[in-house]
Amino acid sequence: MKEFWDYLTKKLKSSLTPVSYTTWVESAHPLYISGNDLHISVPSNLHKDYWERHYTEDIAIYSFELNGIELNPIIETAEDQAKKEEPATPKNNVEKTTTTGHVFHNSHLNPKYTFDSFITGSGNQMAHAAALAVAEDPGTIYNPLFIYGGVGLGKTHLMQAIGHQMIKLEPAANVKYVTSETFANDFINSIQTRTQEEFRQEYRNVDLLLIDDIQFFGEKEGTQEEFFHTFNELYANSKQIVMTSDRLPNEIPKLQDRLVSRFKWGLPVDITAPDLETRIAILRNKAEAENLEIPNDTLSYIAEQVDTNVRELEGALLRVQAYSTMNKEDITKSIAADALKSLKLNKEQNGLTVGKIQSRVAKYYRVSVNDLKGKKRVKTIVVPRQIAMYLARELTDKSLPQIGMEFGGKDHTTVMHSCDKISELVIKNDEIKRAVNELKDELRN
Ligand SMILES: Nc1ncnc2c1ncn2[C@@H]1O[C@H](COP(=O)(O)OP(=O)(O)OP(=O)(O)O)[C@@H](O)[C@H]1O
Repeated sequence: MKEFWDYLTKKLKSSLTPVSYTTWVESAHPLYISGNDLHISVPSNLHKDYWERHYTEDIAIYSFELNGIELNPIIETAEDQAKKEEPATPKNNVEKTTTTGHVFHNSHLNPKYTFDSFITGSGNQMAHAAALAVAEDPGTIYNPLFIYGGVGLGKTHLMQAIGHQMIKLEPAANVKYVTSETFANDFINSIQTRTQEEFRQEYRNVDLLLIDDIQFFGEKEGTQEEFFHTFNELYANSKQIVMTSDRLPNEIPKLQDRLVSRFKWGLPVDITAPDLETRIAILRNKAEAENLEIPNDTLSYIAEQVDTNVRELEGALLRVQAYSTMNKEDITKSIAADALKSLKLNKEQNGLTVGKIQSRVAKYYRVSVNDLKGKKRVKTIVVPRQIAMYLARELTDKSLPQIGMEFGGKDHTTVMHSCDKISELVIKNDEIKRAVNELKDELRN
C-alpha cells in the first residue's frame, strides 16, 4: 500500500499546483486494502467529494501501471470510519506548511490575498477547501459559494484567492471582484447616465463574480432586483458566483426571499475565529513575509492577546514592530508586552463593562437594569435595551454571544438585530441619535 501511495502522490504532485496538492492530497492518508478496495481517509465530506470526482480513475490507472491490479478507492471521512467496525490504521499527521510568494495582477484583486498566504485551521478549513474546489471547478458544484462569518476573519482574502487561482489556472478568465456597495453604485450610475446596457454587459459577461459584504444589499430594493437578474444570467450560463456576508442569507434584514433562496442553492460555509495555533501560524507567516525576526514565545504571546479577529492580530504585530523600531530594540516578549499595554487598556475602555453600560442606560431611560436584561416587549423598555446592546458592542470588545449572555442569556442574533436597528435609527431618528451620543460621551469620561 505504501509503495502505491508514494507512486500515486508523486504522480498527482506533478500535475497539481502546490496549494492544491497540500489541500487535497497531503491531507489524505491510505488506511488499508481489502480485496481490490483501497480505503483512503480524508478530513471532510468536501475532500471526499473531491477525491471521488477527480481521482477515482487515476487510482485505477496508476495501480494498474504499478502492479497490474485496478484498485478501487473507497474514500472515508472520520465520521464514516467511526460508523464502521473495521479498525482504521493510525493516520500520520502531516504537518501543513504554506509559502508566500505568488503575486498576480488583476486590477480588482489584492495581490496579497492568495491561497498561498492563507493559513488554514479548524475555524476556516471547510471554507478554504470549498473555495479551492470552486477555483478549480468553477460553476459546477458549489454555485453560488456563500462565505459568512464575523469581521476580519478572512472572508475577503479567501474570496479573492479564488479569483487569483482561477486566473492562474485559466489566464483568459474574466474575474470581477466588487463590494456590494460598488455594485449598487455602478447600478445607480448606469441609470443616471443611461448606460444600463454597458452595466449589464460588464456584470453578466464574467466567468467569476465575487461580491463582498452582500449584507449591505438589504436596504436597496432596485439593486436587489438588478442583482437577481445578474445572478440568474450567470447561473444559467454556469458561471461561478461567490458572495461573502457577516451572516447567513436568511438573517440579512430586508433581503428578498427569492434572493435568500437562490443564495442557499449552493454551499454556505462559515469562518469562525481562529484558535491559538492558527493565530500563531498566521503571525509567523506574516512575520516571515515582512522579514521580521520574532522569537516563538513572543509570537505566542501576541497571539494570546488578540483572540477575536485576524485584522486586529495583524494590527498588534505591526504595533509591536513599530514599538521595537522606535525604541531600537529587538522584538522580544517584554517589548511586545509594553507595545500592547496601551492597546489592552484601550480595549478595556478604562474598565468599561457591559454592567456599567446597562446601569447608565437604565438611569437615562428611568427603567431598571432587570428590565434591560428581561424579556418585556414594551417599547419603553425595548428601545433602551437595544441601545444598551448597541453601546456594549461599540464600546467594549465583547463578542455578540458574550453580550447576549449579559442580557439575561439572549441569543447572539438578538444582539445583532438590536445593533442593526440602532445603527439605522441613529441615522433616521434625531432623538435616538442624541441619546446615543450623550450616553457615549458620558460612558467614555
Ligand atoms: N487564515 C488567514 N491567513 C492569513 N491571513 C488572514 C487569514 N484570515 C484573515 N487574514 C488576514 O486578515 C485580514 C482581514 O481579513 P479580511 O479582510 O479577508 O476579513 P473579512 O472577513 O473579509 O473582514 P470584513 O468582515 O471586515 O469584510 C487580511 O489582511 C487577511 O489577509
